[in-house]
Amino acid sequence: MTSLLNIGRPAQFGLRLSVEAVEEGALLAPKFNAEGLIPVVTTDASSGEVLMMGVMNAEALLRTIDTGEAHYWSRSRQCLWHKGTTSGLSQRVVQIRVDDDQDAIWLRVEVAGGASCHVGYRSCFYRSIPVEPLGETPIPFVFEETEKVFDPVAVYGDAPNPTHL
Ligand SMILES: N=c1c2ncn([C@@H]3O[C@H](COP(=O)(O)OP(=O)(O)OP(=O)(O)O)[C@@H](O)[C@H]3O)c2ncn1[C@@H]1O[C@H](COP(=O)(O)O)[C@@H](O)[C@H]1O
Ligand SMILES: [Mg+2]
Ligand SMILES: [Zn+2]
Repeated sequence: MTSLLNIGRPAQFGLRLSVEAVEEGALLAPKFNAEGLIPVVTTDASSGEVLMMGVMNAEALLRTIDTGEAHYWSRSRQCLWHKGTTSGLSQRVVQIRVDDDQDAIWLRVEVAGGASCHVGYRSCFYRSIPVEPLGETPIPFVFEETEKVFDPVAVYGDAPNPTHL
């Protein structure tokens, strides 16, 4: 019996018929969540650095495969997002991997312009949280990237960020 997971799937995706087929089989059969989204971790193909964490819907995944350029679904803007449309900081896909149960995507990319983050840094993960005994005050970050690669105001204008917190 075809499970609900397989209804309305694009022709390019295999059916999710058994755990064995999904985990050991030869066909891409991605699992999207109830909102139709799959998480995507994007790394720099040469350094391995984690650049960002986004989500794709089926269309974004198919467009990424088809064009070799990263496409995401923007939850904040509720639209298909071809990374780099405004900034030119597009991501050329070197490799796309999927995890065992096919509910997470790993994109290995080369970033045009050397930066991927709209705040101006190479990676969205430009701060770290020190692992140490807790005090009673808010935990201060360590900035792992100290200099921005580009000026976000010059690239995106005065209101580069989503307006919500
Ligand atoms: N450019 C980026 C950008 N680059 C990297 N990221 C990362 O991508 C993640 C996903 O972005 P989303 O907008 O989809 O936000 P979300 O986290 O899914 O959803 P929220 O729950 O945060 O609303 C963010 O959490 C950031 O870590 C970016 N997030 C947003 N942008 C915006 O995208 C727009 C277009 O930018 P370019 O694609 O570079 O032209 C501009 O308005 C930018 O401000
Ligand atoms: Mg976010
Ligand atoms: Zn960022």
